[in-house]
Amino acid sequence: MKRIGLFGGTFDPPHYGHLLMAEHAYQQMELDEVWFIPSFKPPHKEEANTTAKDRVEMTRIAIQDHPAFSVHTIEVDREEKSYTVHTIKLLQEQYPDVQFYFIIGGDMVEYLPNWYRINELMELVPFIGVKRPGYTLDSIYNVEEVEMPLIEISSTLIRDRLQSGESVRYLTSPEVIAMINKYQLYS
Ligand SMILES: Nc1ncnc2c1ncn2[C@@H]1O[C@H](COP(=O)(O)OP(=O)(O)OP(=O)(O)O)[C@@H](O)[C@H]1O
Ligand SMILES: O=C(O)c1ccc[n+]([C@@H]2O[C@H](COP(=O)([O-])O)[C@@H](O)[C@H]2O)c1
Repeated sequence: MKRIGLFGGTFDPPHYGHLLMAEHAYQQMELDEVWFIPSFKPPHKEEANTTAKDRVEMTRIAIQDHPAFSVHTIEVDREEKSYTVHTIKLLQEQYPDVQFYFIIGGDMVEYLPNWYRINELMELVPFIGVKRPGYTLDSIYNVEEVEMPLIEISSTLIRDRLQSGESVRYLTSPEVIAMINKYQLYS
């Protein structure tokens, strides 16, 4: 049975923290593939700063050199608030022969009690958690830990730096930075 890691996010923009997470989960969980799933509207935070189309494109660009990574537009195509329980159900219907895992960072592990239909979701799919500075992976829920060097990069940091005219070099890939600059996405 194929083992596929699902990595949902706002990706506004994608950054090296995301890529490191995906790579460490891919290696340590012996996944066959990782699917990046940009949300249409994130369930628990303000609307994104860029369009879903731009976030999909930035995510594609960010992962383009990895043979086992791809972008899945299932949430963007639905054009509604992106609840993970709906996404998982749809994917499990479409791909009955795949074992899915859902990859999240420490902030999302702490937030799990607030997720929509969380008990049902926990029965549907195993969760993989990655440490994030300032957050713990301790949870009342069963979350399998993947080791990764702590990385204090966030999309917020990148947006803030761009808005104040500071460099974002080495926080995300040169290709993503080129797209941000070309379309002036955050200024
Ligand atoms: N540096 C990081 N270390 C560990 N996990 C991370 C890191 N950055 C993002 N994640 C995780 O990646 C997933 C998608 O995150 P998201 O796209 O919201 O990025 P973000 O950097 O948290 O964005 P923002 O700053 O806009 O809130 C979430 O599960 C989040 O916990
Ligand atoms: O389904 C929920 O209630 C839920 C609540 C918070 C986050 N999520 C998912 O967790 C992933 C990371 O969220 P975010 O907002 O940090 O990009 C993304 O795929 C979200 O759809 C899902």
